[in-house]
Amino acid sequence: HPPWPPLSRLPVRPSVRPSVLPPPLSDMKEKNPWHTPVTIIITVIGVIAIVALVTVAVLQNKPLLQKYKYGIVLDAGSSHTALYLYEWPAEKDNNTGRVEQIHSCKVKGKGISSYASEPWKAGESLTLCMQEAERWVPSKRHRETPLYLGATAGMRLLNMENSSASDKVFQAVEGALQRFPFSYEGARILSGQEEGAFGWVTVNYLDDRLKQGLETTGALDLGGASTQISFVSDSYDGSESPSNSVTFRLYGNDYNLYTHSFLCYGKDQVLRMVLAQQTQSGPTSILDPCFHPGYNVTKFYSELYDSPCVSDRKPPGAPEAFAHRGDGNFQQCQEVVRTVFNFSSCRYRQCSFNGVFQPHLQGSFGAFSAYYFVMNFLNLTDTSIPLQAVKEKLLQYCATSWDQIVQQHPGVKEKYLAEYCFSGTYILTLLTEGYNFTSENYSNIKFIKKIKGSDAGWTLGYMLNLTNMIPAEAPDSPLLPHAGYVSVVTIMAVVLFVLLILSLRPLWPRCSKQPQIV
Ligand SMILES: O=P(O)(O)OP(=O)(O)OP(=O)(O)OC[C@H]1O[C@@H](n2cnc3c(O)ncnc32)[C@H](O)[C@@H]1O
Ligand SMILES: [Ca+2]
Repeated sequence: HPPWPPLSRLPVRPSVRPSVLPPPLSDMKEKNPWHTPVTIIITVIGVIAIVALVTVAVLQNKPLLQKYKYGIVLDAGSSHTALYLYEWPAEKDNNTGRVEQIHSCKVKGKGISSYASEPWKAGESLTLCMQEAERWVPSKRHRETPLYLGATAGMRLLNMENSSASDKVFQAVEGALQRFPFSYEGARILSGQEEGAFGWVTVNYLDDRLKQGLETTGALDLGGASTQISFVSDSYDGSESPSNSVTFRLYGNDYNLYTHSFLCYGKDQVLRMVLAQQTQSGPTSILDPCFHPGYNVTKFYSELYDSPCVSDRKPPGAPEAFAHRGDGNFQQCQEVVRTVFNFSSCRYRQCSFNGVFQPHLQGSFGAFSAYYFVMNFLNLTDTSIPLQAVKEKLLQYCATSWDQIVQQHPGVKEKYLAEYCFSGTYILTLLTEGYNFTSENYSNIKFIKKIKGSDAGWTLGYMLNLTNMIPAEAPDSPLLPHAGYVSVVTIMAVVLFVLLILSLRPLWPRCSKQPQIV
């Protein structure tokens, strides 16, 4: 660039003719005051300083090349096991980095608690999903990737029934998992409180409610063998029924969570209780209002009563089997389902059922797992429809003949298909009569499967907790984003340079023949 003329030479109004014309160009060249050694040196040093300052400032604070970390959680549920693989930016573990589920794998076969009599099969069942995880995680990262297995209600029940069998299942599972190159961090049974609380953490973490200190969402989880309800209520400080209280300090906010897990109130165990209710006298055939007309399947007493949730109710002298026949009557089904809840006593201000304390329902709720599978199948995930319409839909669905149901849903597993009338009725009864949702607050429930690509469930919350990924205090965040920082540094450097040049004005060589502006 040609050197700038001194500021005073700039014509203010170019339309006005100067009374004294500037000297010829050749003269100007000779006398250009910028061409003195001092100003040239200052200019060069200044330019180098600016370039150096901006370069160092920008490079030093450039976000480093993004690397990722991984974590694996196996959810050993009562009905099946699923593997979840999570990924997050390595540099940002515990502040701005978001943990995302990048893969999940459903283990073939039943839950690990079903392998009580052949424990080695429980370990073997996990192999395929673990090999998938091995392919998903870059091999460089295998050794540092934590691997957790958490078992829920199925193993809780097996442990109650036969603790040595549950120990053997864990040994088999541990042996199988340790053969993989990950950092194995243990397999254990989660308590009901942990299961409920981590489900709540997952939902609120994924919704970004914790970091922003927003009002939280409650969590409703319906499994095969247990069900959890967790929410924050202003009317609950943990003093009443402290066993339902879990406290957290997350991102600088304190949470006092109410949580309860009802063992045996997952949908498979409730079905057993409902069937036990109908086979009290040991009949050879029952007409079940929760199953479709025309449904007729032989069931064995020994299998039905093979669970601590019903084992003490097995009718003495019952035959080997009974014909389980459907009658398709929603109202009668709801009556039988009601018998599994005990509303007779409550030693607290208020209870849900079975004498369990529950504070006032507050805020919105995310309902996942079987809540979602069932309500999605029944086209009932829209909770803005009135409760009465939900009942009518179930009434009509339950009354549909089994033949027709099978015909209308050719791709659906028959075991699932047979149970949607019962499950829908149970969900509605649990929500409205068990937890006391009303037609006013039913619409606060959202039936969800995933939030921003990650499954709703306890696994993510469990991993975030064990890896200390949610800090108790709010992280210090940089005042400016990177782009803003670069702009500020550049502008300030230019301003400083201009000021420096101006401050050196006394050193500027004088120019005697400055044009006069009239
Ligand atoms: O939490 P726990 O009680 O240990 O059980 P789980 O983890 O195995 O339970 P899930 O949420 O995986 O499933 C809950 C129930 O939903 C059933 N289920 C899973 N997928 C389903 C689908 O697509 N339709 C209907 N039912 C389904 C499953 O068999 C269980 O009875
Ligand atoms: Ca579960």
